[in-house]
Amino acid sequence: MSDIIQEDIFYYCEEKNFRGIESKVCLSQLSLTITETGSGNKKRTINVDDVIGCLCMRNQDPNEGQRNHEQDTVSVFLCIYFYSLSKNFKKSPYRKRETALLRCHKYPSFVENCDHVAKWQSMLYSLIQSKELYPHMSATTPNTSESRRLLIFVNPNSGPGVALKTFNTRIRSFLGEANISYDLIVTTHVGHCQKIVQDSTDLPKYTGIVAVSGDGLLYEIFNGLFAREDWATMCEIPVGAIPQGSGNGLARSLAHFNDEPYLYDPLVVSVLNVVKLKSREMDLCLINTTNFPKLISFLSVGWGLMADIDIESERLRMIGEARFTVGALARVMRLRTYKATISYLPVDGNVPSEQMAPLPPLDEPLSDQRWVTETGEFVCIYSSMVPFIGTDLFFAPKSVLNDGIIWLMIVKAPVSKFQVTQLLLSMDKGTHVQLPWVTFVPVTAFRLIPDKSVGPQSYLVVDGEKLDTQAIQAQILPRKGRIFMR
Ligand SMILES: Nc1ncnc2c1ncn2[C@@H]1O[C@H](COP(=O)(O)OP(=O)(O)OP(=O)(O)O)[C@@H](O)[C@H]1O
Repeated sequence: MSDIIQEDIFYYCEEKNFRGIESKVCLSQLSLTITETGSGNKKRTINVDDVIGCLCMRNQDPNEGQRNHEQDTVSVFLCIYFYSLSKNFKKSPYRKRETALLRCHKYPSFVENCDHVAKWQSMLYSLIQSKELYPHMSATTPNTSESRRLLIFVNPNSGPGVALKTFNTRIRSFLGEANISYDLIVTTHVGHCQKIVQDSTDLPKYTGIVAVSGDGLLYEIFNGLFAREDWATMCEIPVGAIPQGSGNGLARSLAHFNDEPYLYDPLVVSVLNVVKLKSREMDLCLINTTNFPKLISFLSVGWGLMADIDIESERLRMIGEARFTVGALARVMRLRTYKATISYLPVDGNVPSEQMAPLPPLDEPLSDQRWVTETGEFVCIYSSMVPFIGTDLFFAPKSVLNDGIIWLMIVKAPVSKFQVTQLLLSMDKGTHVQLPWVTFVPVTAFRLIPDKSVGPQSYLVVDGEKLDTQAIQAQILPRKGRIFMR
């Protein structure tokens, strides 16, 4: 058991019993334990990691719940909000919202009790929320709850189109319970978020930027940051992913790293990642294409089969992530192959910890002898830096957030429709990497040059965003981004 930081007598209130049961409350780095002092000695333990916030309050209605007692005007309540891991009847875990209400009646006056509970509150906050001052924030930024402010973008058209409603009905209350202030921007058009992130002079004052959307708005945030003159410091601003789109690969991957029950309620586990205000470094990728000299990718680059499925199924956005399944069926029936040259720099035990030298321009040859090159007909070329590229697409099982690796999959023709179906079906378990007709390699950079014969019916996809087919190269930027993850 970790050392006790603070302990006191409170009255633990259940249901409408606002007098509560006398209990000893102990706070340590890891847990808050509430033990009844009476004969029962009943004990409740709350993991500090599950707590998102707490409020000081007084009983609004002195008649309510106290009919048999003298009116209590001096007690102050500490209400703790937490999301514990529970099991449902099928025994799969899920996060459940709970509250613990503690009445303080230590002192004879309301003001003294208020001060006392406020001390508990600030002690709890110092444990449950990160106090980090990120490098993008000036050293003089006061680190108080008022100074911790998020910039939140909501794409009302993400996925099934309920992101704004979800923000108002669910996410707002999380932020209130966690005592986090924010500025909200509802995006109105493509590029809206990117432009604000790119141009805002206020950005350094925010603790983080959050997207309530699919991966598309996250792409705009990372590219908006990258386009800023002060990117070298602003790349340190943590970004938060609250999934509402039809493609939510990053949010799904973050839950995977923490072994969180994402599928039961993606929103809860993702909001928890944000409201704790803890962040981690993540790899990004620098992309050059013929038409776009510099882009940032945080998720994936694809060409061929899977990119086509992604783009061709976009009109089915209203059905959420099921669009990928429908799109896959259609594309496998009309399987295409594409001529190209793919080159890659395999990881040979030397994963770069710092930024590697820039790649030569796309029209210059790759002189380094370590590059591997293949030319021919391909069904699919796809890469990612995170394990999940969609809720059920466990693309790179070994991927870690900041391993300095791009995981590259190459599927060369010929392969049968049956084999392609097997590839797509095995991706929900990540077993596609073992299929003999699939090349799956950890790399630090790659270059793809589509043959001139490839027509406009094929797409290049960067983080789910469509580009016309063109030459592209990518190189890892190890630990160049930051993401909210507890
Ligand atoms: N108000 C808006 N109307 C239409 N498009 C918007 C709006 N706001 C943002 N966008 C664009 O919508 C695109 C998709 O956004 P998002 O990722 O949130 O949803 P999605 O349903 O998951 O889509 P995708 O699967 O394409 O990523 C983004 O590229 C973004 O630029």
